Amino acid sequence: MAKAAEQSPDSGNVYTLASVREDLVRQEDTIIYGLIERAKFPSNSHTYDEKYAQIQGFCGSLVEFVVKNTEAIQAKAGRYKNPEENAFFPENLPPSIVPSYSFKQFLHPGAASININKSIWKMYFKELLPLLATSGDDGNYAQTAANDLSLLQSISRRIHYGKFVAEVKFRDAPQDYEPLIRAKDKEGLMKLLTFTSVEETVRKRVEKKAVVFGQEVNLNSDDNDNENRKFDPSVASSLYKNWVIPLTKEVQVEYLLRRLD
Ligand SMILES: O=C(O)C(=O)C[C@]1(C(=O)O)C=C[C@@H](O)C=C1
Repeated sequence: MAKAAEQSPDSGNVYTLASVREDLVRQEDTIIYGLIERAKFPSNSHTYDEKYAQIQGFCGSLVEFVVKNTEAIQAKAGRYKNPEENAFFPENLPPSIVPSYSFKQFLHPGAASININKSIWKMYFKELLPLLATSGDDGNYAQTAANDLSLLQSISRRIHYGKFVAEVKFRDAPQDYEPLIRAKDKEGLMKLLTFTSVEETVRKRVEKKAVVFGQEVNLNSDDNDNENRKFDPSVASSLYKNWVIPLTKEVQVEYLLRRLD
């Protein structure tokens, strides 16, 4: 989601640690709104049940059907030309059929081989969804799957944005990173790229945004209605603490390990 000016081919090296962090802050909004949208529906377990779907000519659940087909359309429309985007089912995606924009080549080419969406998919359905969706079934399986995809994509974009964060950090201090990369020292790299106080700030801000964005706005009173929250704000903080931040760091380490290839 880098700004248009940053993406133009002749705009030079404009990613900085401050600018990538600004982008991560903006992505928090997208993720929190995605959580709110998914929480509108109950768990709707049929969406995920392969045996329920029985789609002619397709083997898999309704959510897989929606994700695979939507990704195919979006691939044709050029979505995956942007190095910030990573498909959940990258195998056999059709090529883009639209005029291509020339995205700035900021990342090392090794970045293209990093896609941890399988782990994100597993975390989403096994860990996050049970916390987020209340139990029940309202029949809105297609809408549920569409909201799942949109939220999955925003979480995936945030986590894979670690590639950009890592590239900026490497360019800022190659002398610190290079020996660790050559030694394949994952632990040392993890330590070097970690800023505990920044993580703390991210977690607190996400928690606050989740409370503010998720409240009912009431015109007839100064107090906003905290009884009828749109979702449990602690889900957003758990998501960031347990998965988003650790996986963003994992992407950074994977990226750095390939940086000198
Ligand atoms: O801001 C950074 O430096 C990042 O690498 C991003 C991030 C995060 O995921 O929010 C990850 C690792 C750091 O320890 C701090 C924050």
